Amino acid sequence: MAQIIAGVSRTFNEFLLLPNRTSIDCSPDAIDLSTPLMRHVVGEASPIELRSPFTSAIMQSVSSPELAIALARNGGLTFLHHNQSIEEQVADVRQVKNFKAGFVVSDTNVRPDDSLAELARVMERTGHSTAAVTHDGSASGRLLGLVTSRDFHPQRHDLSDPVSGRMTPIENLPHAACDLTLSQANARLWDERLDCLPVLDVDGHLEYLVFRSDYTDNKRYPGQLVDRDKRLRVGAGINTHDYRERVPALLDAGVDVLCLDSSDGYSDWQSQALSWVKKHYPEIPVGGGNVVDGEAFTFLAEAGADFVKVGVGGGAICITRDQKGIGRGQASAVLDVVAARDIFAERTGHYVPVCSDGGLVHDYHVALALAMGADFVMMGRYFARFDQAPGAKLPTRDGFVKEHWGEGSNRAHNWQRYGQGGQALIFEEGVDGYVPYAGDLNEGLALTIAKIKATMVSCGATTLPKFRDTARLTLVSEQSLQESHANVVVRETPASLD
Ligand SMILES: NC(=O)c1ccc[n+]([C@@H]2O[C@H](COP(=O)([O-])OP(=O)(O)OC[C@H]3O[C@@H](n4cnc5c(N)ncnc54)[C@H](O)[C@@H]3O)[C@@H](O)[C@H]2O)c1
Repeated sequence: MAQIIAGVSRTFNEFLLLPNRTSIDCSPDAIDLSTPLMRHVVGEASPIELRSPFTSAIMQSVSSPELAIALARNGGLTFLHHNQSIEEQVADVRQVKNFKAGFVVSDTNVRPDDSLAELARVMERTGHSTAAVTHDGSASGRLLGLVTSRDFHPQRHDLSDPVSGRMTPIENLPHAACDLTLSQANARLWDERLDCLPVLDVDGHLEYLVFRSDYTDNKRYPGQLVDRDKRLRVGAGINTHDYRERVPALLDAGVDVLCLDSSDGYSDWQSQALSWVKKHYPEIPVGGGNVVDGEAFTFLAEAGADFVKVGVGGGAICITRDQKGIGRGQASAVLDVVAARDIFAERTGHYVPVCSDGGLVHDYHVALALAMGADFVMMGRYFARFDQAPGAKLPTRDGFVKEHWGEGSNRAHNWQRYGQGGQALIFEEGVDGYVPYAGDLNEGLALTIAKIKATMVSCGATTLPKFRDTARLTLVSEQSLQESHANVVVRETPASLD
């Protein structure tokens, strides 16, 4: 006989947080939004931590390389969508990994005996005016000097002369060891009035260049999410169909994290794919999902998932609940899965982070998801509204909108599901629509973060673990929801991007 589980399926809109006692040192500046991204031993740090608890949805209208760069610079992570060929997704990963976040792998390199004419050609090709002179002309050769476009001029110098005659040799060149931080590098650039600081390994081989001209840019993003080589981190969505070919190609391109993407992750397809990735590439973190209850969480955690994504049918463009009658209110789903995560951690000693995906309509819903125990959130509609998202920006009578469509919609041409068998889409699980345009991601996300920090201050928590451990939530009635809204004729709507 069918089982009816206890309790009602609830959404974030049905909850509010009660303020806790706020101490004097609990201020927005003191708040740390870092959070674990992947499985780790209880009591130890996660090998990868997000600096802010945001990831962008694995969707064509959301997760482009441009959005990935902007989000990683703000401490979050994008999962580049897999609804494209392996080659196209690999190119997207490379675009993000090649983006310079302060420490630049030199792309303008010459040998000391190369001619000035050759140097000029290399500079013209890359568009850069500083070249590293290395023993073998590679980006990681032994550094012998630096030469810039200011060091030679075609009318003053014989272009057949060797570069070595015009370079600043390493003996006269301030340089640094590779263990310095970006802020230490920037301090040296300013203190020593340098334009460029080469960073070398112990054997004198070039690792990076740090440029003064990048300073303002890097100062703007103190919480960037970077890998050991100081490159921005990026994730990629994968599916349970072509992972044997897709995963190695993505790894080769330098992807940091993978996530299986399915409307229903409680399947043997997912456990097979997880086992395969873990067996062949144990070093790469891979998430599973989506699920809506503790039983499915435990299934994926036992199959090796490094994090589990929660949410079926709550996305803004999703009509899975209407079409198939499956899903669960996002708040109930998160609460159930989080409880299973904590039981799993107690039983196995492994903490498997939980991502709340979908159902986040207002900024404060993010705070609720985190208070309910989600380690981080994933959002589609939210990010689709920004300049950096790939959807077209279209004028309307009242301003602008951006295109946003679901991966289960006809427009998505979800080839991994429907292209392979030559079948048509029998019914849609997503719609094709528009979202209000919201400008630049940096500004929009800063506003959302300011609101979340303000909520945490009211709840007396400066870290996310403390926030969830001490959160007191209350259910709201229809009547009390009415009471929440302004009850006058509003002169000006407060700034809000949700
Ligand atoms: N989160 C949501 O609520 C939601 C809802 C609808 C759609 N979506 C999105 O739509 C996209 C497609 O999701 P989906 O669940 O339809 O795709 P899917 O590829 O996971 O599943 C499609 C169908 O293929 C089957 N299948 C999976 N692997 C297989 C394999 N190796 N061989 C044969 N059959 C296999 C599945 O059981 C399912 O019937 C995803 O991007 C997903 O995130 C999300």
